[in-house]
Amino acid sequence: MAAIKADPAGAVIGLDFDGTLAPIVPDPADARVDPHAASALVRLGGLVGAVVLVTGRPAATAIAYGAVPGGPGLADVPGLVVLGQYGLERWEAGQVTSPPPPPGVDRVRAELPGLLAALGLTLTGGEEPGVTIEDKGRALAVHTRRAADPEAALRALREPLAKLAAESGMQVEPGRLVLELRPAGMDKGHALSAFLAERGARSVLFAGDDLGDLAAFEAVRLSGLPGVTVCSASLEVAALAQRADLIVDGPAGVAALLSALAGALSGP
Ligand SMILES: O=P(O)(O)OC[C@H]1O[C@H](O[C@H]2O[C@H](CO)[C@@H](O)[C@H](O)[C@H]2O)[C@H](O)[C@@H](O)[C@@H]1O
Repeated sequence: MAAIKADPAGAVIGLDFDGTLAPIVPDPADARVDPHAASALVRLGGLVGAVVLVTGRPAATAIAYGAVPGGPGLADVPGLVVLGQYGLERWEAGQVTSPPPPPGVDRVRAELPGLLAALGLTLTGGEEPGVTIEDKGRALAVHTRRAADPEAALRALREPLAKLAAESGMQVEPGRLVLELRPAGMDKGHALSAFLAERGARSVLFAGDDLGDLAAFEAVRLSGLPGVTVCSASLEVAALAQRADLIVDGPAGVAALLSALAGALSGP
């Protein structure tokens, strides 16, 4: 933090979206950025070298869910870059660049409903309990948060989804009551490392809440830069807190930290 404050122009501020900038909610389509976090990032964007979101969401979805009615949203953060789908996509200045979907994604899309039915898991899109499929174009996530027994549903899914992923040339990404089948070969660590090199970063902060963020924490360490890893704490994930330099209380705590940093960098 001292390095960031001493040389803000050399600092990269990296952030995850769900559970870090946006509170966790039952339906992934309802997730929205914490307005205080968005305001703080709008201030920070003009003070540091770069603000970058590194997220499992499609980059355009993070921007859409980063909108704040009547206030500044993530799209208003000066110079913001969003590395979506674990770094496969990039949003910058309103433009998204992304590679074509991997060949295996069509097979996963076709087979998932039958696989869930064979396991006795009901799909839900509304108030009824059940599991949901989130189709992200180049990846599909199976969410169990709204199942009658979320942990049991997750356990039942692990092996069959690992088999389908292997047969489809995809990999399983575990997260908070979710298993995602996504293309292999990219993770948040690679994405953040490449961004730090691209920007010639001289210090780095990365905040996250979930297992997928561990790779970004590792990238902070491996960069050799003065860096700080921040855990947006929850009762659902313990592994991140064990490896973090700072632990804050969920997205509200992240927003408070970003706001304090923006205040410190703005001067008196
Ligand atoms: O890398 P992230 O930005 O943290 O995205 C990781 C996954 O987050 C989303 O799922 C999580 O948030 C949902 C909304 O709060 C919640 O309902 C779900 O239980 C969480 O796992 C998102 O839906 C996934 O696509 C992201 O990969």
